[in-house]
Amino acid sequence: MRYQSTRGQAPELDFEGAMLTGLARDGGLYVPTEIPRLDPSEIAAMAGRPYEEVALTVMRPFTGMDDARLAPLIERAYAAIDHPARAPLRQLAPCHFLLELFHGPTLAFKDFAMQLIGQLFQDVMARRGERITIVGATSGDTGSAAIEAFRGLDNVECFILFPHGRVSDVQRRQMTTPTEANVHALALHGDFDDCQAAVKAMFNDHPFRDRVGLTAVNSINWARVLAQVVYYFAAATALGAPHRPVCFTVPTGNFGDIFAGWVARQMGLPIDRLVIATNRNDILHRTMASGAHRKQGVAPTISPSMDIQVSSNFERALFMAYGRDGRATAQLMDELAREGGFQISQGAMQALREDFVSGRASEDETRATIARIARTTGEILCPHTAVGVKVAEEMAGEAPMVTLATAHPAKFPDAVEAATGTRPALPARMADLFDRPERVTEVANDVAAIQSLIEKRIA
Ligand SMILES: Cc1ncc(COP(=O)(O)O)c(C=O)c1O
Ligand SMILES: N[C@@H](CCOP(=O)(O)O)C(=O)O
Repeated sequence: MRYQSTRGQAPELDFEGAMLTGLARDGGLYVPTEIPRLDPSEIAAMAGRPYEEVALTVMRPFTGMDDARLAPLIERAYAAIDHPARAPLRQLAPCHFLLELFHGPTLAFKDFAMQLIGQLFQDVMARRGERITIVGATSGDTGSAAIEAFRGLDNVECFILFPHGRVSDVQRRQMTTPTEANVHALALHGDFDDCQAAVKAMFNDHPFRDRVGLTAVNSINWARVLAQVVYYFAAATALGAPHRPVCFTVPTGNFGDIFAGWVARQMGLPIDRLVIATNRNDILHRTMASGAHRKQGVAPTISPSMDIQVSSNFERALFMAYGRDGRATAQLMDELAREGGFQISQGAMQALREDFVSGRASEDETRATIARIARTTGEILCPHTAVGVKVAEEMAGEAPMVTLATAHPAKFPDAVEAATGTRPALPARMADLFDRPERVTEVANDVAAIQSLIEKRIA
């Protein structure tokens, strides 16, 4: 399997190369040159099988790794997910299900990919004997998941940039309380888009990236997206696929999770509707409505992990919608950087609208959804999941709808308590999170200064 950059100028790589490279050297994102299709009988055979087996079937053709190497890494990765089904389905209404993706060590869907990436990186580094420097950007969940996957490893330094004051207290403490010396939590004075722009700028500084051995754990990294494809198969086959189609609604920010759903559909999974659900940072919903992709400022919300305007993986979707035209994609990304937006061509918009529909939930609608679902079903939703549920309810049709429950409500206790009157408790293993000392460095939104801090720490 070969991987190409969405901007068409970087060299093609194999899976291991794409995973270690992260952002392509032309600034683009790696995607497979073709998406393998699974036979309907292979998909049908996934029903009722352990999650690890489904993962092996889905990921095998993308990695080029033999089963003897890949299977143990998958086993070790998902042993960290504290539920026998790994990603259980819970029925919310006759035709509406929640896919619970929050049983991992940091209580969000990021653990599914990050635990696996941790295993894949360790496997590669043990063979190559290399050191790496991870620099990640987070709006709250990627950071803690990455820290959990890489804390204490000898050959890894892990720097996580998060927007100062814009993540929940639980999210912040998950990043600032680990004691391992290779973990560095950096609170940036800015928003998530600033954090992500800083990470991409560091990748585009080639001498720097080569000097420090820079590696990506954001969904810049194709391996992140790939691992997220698996739970679409696990959920859909449990609900009757490939014999009947299934819809998914995905609380969306950086577009990695929903792009994984798109990949699952390309692989042959009968996904009827793939629904983008946004909070009031609704650039993707506005884009789907008008074809104009235009940034506005990031507004803080009660679903902070989705407070994103520059949605990194939308570049992958655009590349596909433009018929894998790297030059056109590079031009659009250049316009976004210079002018804050661009107009999508009619042909590409038609392709996007065939693949995705979208909806938006305001803050009041999100709060009201948490309260109503708690009252009527007893189910406590995190605010991101509530955005998804509200949008999913508007999209109800014949096929079963699955809303991705992307985080545990206890990560956002203030918002949940305000909506329901009940404060959700953290699992026992985290009960002392608020007693642990914090270790964090505040940084200005200044890429050169952050680079210099990173170089000093790894010296
Ligand atoms: C809890 C939660 N829900 C939804 C999202 C949005 O996912 P994505 O950025 O892959 O669109 C995120 C951030 O990634 C998140 O942490
Ligand atoms: N919502 C994310 C933002 C980063 O997304 P990623 O999928 O590119 O890592 C977060 O919680 O950090």
